[in-house]
Amino acid sequence: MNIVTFQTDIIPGDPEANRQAMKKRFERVVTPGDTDLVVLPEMWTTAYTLPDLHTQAEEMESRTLALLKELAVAYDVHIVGGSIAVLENGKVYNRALVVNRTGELVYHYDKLHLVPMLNEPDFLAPGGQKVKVFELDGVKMGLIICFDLRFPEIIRELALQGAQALFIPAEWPDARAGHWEILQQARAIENQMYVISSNRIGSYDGVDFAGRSMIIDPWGNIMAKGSADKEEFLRISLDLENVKDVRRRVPIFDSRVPEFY
Ligand SMILES: O=C(O)CCC(=O)C(=O)O
Repeated sequence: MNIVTFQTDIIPGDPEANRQAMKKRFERVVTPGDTDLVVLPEMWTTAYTLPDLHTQAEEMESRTLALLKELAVAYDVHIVGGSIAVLENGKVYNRALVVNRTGELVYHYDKLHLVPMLNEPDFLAPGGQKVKVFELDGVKMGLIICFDLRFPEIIRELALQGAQALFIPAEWPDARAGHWEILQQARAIENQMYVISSNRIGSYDGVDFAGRSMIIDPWGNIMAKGSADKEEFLRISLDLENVKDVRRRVPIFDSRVPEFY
């Protein structure tokens, strides 16, 4: 499975400009037939314009969802479409969208853990559904958003449901870049799965973002890593046999004793 993960800057509060920029990235980077799945960052249509999100957020049947479906079909790729601000019943959610190569929305996920350090709980509503894996090309996969990475229990639950790869759209700040890298490697090692992240670069409202998007294999090796401050993309071919192999070599899932935890 050939994966491309985008590391991008985001134009604050201008969804249309960000959609156009994303279209151009697809034109430059993705060729039908050479890529199976593309990953985008967190809140990539607006950035963290929290106080203005109630006006910038889109309804679920949005122009952004329409664009993701159009790109998926045009480029014959699955898209883990990062997250966008979605307005539903008067509340704004930080919602991730997954569209398959036939242009069908196969999964959405509302960020569960809202970030106190960024006052997210004052502006966003948390997700209220149990996390689930989704399936693309017969492979079970999981998705979390940024701060969720600090909660190993959500990722373990996805692993127990059979996830072999975990996607992490993010806007992780540079001030905690060390945590970003180590936690991703830890989650890959402890759950013996691929971890693929898409983090933004640039700055907004006094916060510098870390970049350093990553692709980590189920052994914890870093297969690809973005720079701290440049727009770029990482391209890697995932070998899902590797997940089985690591789980055979170190069979942690058979050694768990959850009745004592
Ligand atoms: O946990 C962190 O340090 C950063 C989290 C974050 O920035 C986010 O979830 O958007």
